[in-house]
Amino acid sequence: MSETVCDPVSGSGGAGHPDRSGLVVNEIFGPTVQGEGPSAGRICAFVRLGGCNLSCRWCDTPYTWDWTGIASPVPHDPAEELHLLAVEEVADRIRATGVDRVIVSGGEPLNQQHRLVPLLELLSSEAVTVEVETNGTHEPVAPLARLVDRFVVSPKLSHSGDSERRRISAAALRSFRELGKSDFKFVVTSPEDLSEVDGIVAANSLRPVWIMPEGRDVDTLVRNLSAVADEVVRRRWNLTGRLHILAWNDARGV
Ligand SMILES: Nc1nc2[nH]cc(C(=O)O)c2c(=O)[nH]1
Ligand code: SF4
Ligand SMILES: [Mg+2]
Repeated sequence: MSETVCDPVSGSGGAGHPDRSGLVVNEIFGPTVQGEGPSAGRICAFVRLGGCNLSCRWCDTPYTWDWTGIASPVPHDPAEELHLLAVEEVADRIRATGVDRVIVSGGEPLNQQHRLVPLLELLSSEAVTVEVETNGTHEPVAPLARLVDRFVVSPKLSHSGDSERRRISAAALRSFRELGKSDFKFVVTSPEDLSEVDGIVAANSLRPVWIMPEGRDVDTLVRNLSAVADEVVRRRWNLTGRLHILAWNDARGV
């Protein structure tokens, strides 16, 4: 399985490997509801891809990339977590959920954006709305951008622990902005984080802006939501919770 780990983990966006087939998948699940952001509450299926080019210390899906224990108490095992699946199989499993919206998340799904195009081509003849959750560090290639209905772009703040050079790409953010079908969602823990969001939003002319409290358990989520709500409203931004945490805590596969 050596091929399964090299491309998505390298963080290259798969740019050098446009001919590789299949997707490096962590999990496929649904039906569930989209828990976050502009489509919160909508019935959907999830495809969670493996690998990430960042290493946020509060990451809620470390099992997609953390093989050394950076963001988790125990390292995860890539042999258990990563599965190279043919795009036909992925499409079949999405169809089996019987829903008309698919969320492609990760990890960082654009680490393997060339591999993703054939899946979205397969789904394009069906009435399936495709949303992609991305950290916004890879510029989307044209065929991907064409096939995706909405990008939910989540640039990371300094509290993620990664350097600004790794987590913010002005060129990629410009690409997403210019597509005109991107929402920008920031994970925050305090009102001070909103000042950092102010800077990124202004420097890159981002909108619409969504603020989401960090929290992998109900108490932390509600505490952080209460801490930022007034300041989000004062800025005329959008605010989202995390329905899947409220409904199912931090369970996997929901
Ligand atoms: N229900 C549900 N909604 C989500 N929205 C974004 C998720 C993610 O992990 O990217 C997620 C997730 O894991 N579950
Ligand atoms: S960008 Fe997303 S998947 Fe990657 S480490 Fe950060 S929170 Fe986790
Ligand atoms: Mg999640």
